[in-house]
Amino acid sequence: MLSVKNLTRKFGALVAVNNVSFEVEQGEILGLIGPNGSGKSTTFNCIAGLYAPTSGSIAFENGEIGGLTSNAICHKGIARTFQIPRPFHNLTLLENVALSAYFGQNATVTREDCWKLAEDALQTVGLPVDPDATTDGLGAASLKKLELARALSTQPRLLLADESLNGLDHGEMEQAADMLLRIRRDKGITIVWVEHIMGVLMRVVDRVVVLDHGEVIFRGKPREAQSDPRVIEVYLGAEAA
Ligand SMILES: Nc1ncnc2c1ncn2[C@@H]1O[C@H](COP(=O)(O)OP(=O)(O)OP(=O)(O)O)[C@@H](O)[C@H]1O
Repeated sequence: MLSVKNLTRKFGALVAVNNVSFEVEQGEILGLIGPNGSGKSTTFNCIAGLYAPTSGSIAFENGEIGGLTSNAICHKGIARTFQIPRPFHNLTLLENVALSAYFGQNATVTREDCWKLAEDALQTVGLPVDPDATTDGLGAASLKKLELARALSTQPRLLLADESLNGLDHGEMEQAADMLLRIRRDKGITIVWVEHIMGVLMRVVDRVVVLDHGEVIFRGKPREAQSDPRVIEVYLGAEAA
């Protein structure tokens, strides 16, 4: 479904992502992991259109998307969440999500469609559909749910979830992981999940790609990653220390 080939992204002299290649299969949940500064966000941002690749290709459903703008990429069926949710606090929850539904897709959607899509997305993530509900007093877990609802309202076929567990307690993390499983099961959405909290991620993902210093050091099953010497050295070892 998504094919990243020899992706390189430089910032001046710094090579943040170096010749990275991996595939995402339709229907899977792929974990993209690695220590701080390993290039996860940069890879993610190249796929989502925030950064243009310096070189290499990114193909989605067989069409090249590398270098397209983020709204063009969203219109093609890829939605993303952001690490730090930034909703419009002067709008209701429903309005926040309806706005994403309106601007986030290529198909001609009526205002009425957008309200329905927003209600459905809020229901999926477990936030109130009540038209008067606001962002006031939403905690970290609910703000992340809102972020997810905004992405889902664009009816993506591929969801890029960026470090969605930061700031959550253990119970909330487990719930968030279960929600991604449910979204895949009920909506058939393929997911790439960039995450630091490895324990929960490993339970949910079908495969992982591990980055270190901008390069892929492992691709495979989570169980195999946990016993791979290089992964243990660069990531699990650091986490266990
Ligand atoms: N806009 C930028 N300008 C300059 N350097 C950048 C920029 N974005 C990232 N980098 C650098 O690129 C490298 C990879 O960063 P990146 O954020 O992709 O890693 P990461 O694995 O997502 O890290 P983290 O887990 O801390 O978010 C780092 O050395 C970082 O400082």
